[in-house]
Amino acid sequence: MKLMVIGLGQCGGRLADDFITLQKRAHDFRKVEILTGVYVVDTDASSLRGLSQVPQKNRLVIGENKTRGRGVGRQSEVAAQIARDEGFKVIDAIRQSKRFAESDAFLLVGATAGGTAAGCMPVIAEILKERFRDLPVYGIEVLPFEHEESLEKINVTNTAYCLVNSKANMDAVFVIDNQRYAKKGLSWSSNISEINRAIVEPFYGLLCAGEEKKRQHIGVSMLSTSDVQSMLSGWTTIGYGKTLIPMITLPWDKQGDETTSGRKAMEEAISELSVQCDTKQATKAMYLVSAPEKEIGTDLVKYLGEFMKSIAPEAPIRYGDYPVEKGLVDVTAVLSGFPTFEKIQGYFTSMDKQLAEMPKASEVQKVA
Ligand SMILES: Nc1nc2c(ncn2[C@@H]2O[C@H](COP(=O)(O)OP(=O)(O)OP(=O)(O)O)[C@@H](O)[C@H]2O)c(=O)[nH]1
Repeated sequence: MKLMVIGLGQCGGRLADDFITLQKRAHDFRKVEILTGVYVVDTDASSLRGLSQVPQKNRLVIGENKTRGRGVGRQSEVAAQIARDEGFKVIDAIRQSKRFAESDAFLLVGATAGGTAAGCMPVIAEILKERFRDLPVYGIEVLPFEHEESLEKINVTNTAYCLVNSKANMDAVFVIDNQRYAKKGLSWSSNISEINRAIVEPFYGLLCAGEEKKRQHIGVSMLSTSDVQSMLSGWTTIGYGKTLIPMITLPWDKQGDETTSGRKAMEEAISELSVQCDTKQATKAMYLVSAPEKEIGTDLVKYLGEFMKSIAPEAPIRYGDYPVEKGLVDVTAVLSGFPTFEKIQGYFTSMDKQLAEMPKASEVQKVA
C-alpha cells in the first residue's frame, strides 16, 4: 500500500520525518516503495526548520499573511480558517509529486492539542475528499499527555474539536494516546523520538506486505491494499508486538511449542494498542504476522485467528502472513470501526462542560 503522507504542525512534521525513515528502510531492505510523497504543513516556519528528512521543497508554510510565519499560538479556529483559505496550496504541491498517481490513500498526521494540526487536519481532509473522491483519507491523531490536559483547557478543547471534525471528514482515524507511549526515565527529547518511532513502526509491515514482489516473501494469505482499506473505518487503534527468535538453541534450553513466539508477539500487540479500548466493540479487525517462513506454522495461524476472534467477536477478521528472514516474529494488529473510545468521550464531556460555562456559543460548538 502506498501512502501520500501530509504532516501538520510540529508533531505531524516530526512523524512525517519518521515515515520517510520507514520508506528508506522499505526501499533498502524490502526493495519496495510505500510512500508516494511526504509533505509537511505548518503555520510556524521555525518548526519546519527542525526537520531532518522531509525535503525543503515539500515544507509548506501557510497563513504567513496572518501569522508572519510565527504560528497560531494554539488557536485551532484560526488555523482552520487558514486551511480553508490556503488549502489549495497543499493540493497544488501534492499534485506535483512525481508519483502522486500511484497513491492508494492519504494519511494526515498531527497532534490534537496544538492549534495548527487540530485546526488544519479536518479541513485539509475535507478538501482532499472533495478533490480526490476515489482515494481514502486516513488520519493519525496524537492525543495530549495527561499532564497537558490539566495545564490548559485549550488542549482539551482543541482535541475535542479536532476529533469530532476529523471523524466527519476522514475514512478512518488512528487514535494515538501519547500517555500510553510515555516511558519514565528518559529525557524529554529522547522520549518524544522514541514515542514517534513507536507510533510509526506498526505501519511498516502493513504497508510493505501488499507491495512485495519477491516470490519467497509472498505469504500464503496476503494482506492486500484492498484488504487493509476495507478493514479501516472510523475510530481505529493499532498495536505492534515482537519476539526475538534465539539465534542458537542449546540442548538444555526450555522448549516452547512452535507457536510461543507468535503468541507472545500478538499478546504484546494487543496490550500495546495505541489507545485504551474495549476490543469487543471493534467492528473490523485485521492482523499481519511477519516472521521467517518456518515460524509461521498452521498452529500459529489457527491460534492467532482464534485469539483475535475472542477479543473482537463481532468483527470480521482479515489476516496476512508475511514470510521474511529477520530474526524475529512480529504482529501488527488493527481494530477499527469503534463506536467511540472512553478517552474520546472524556474530551467531549469536558468540552460540553466548558461550553456550558461560557456565556456565548463558540466556533467549536457550531462546528461540532
Ligand atoms: N508523540 C508526539 N507528540 C508531540 C510531538 N510534538 C508535540 N507533541 C504533542 O503535540 C501537542 C502539541 O502539538 P504541536 O504539534 O506542538 O502543535 P501544532 O499543531 O504545531 O500547533 P501550534 O503549536 O499551536 O501551532 C502536545 O500534546 C505535545 O505533547 C512529537 O514529536 N511527538
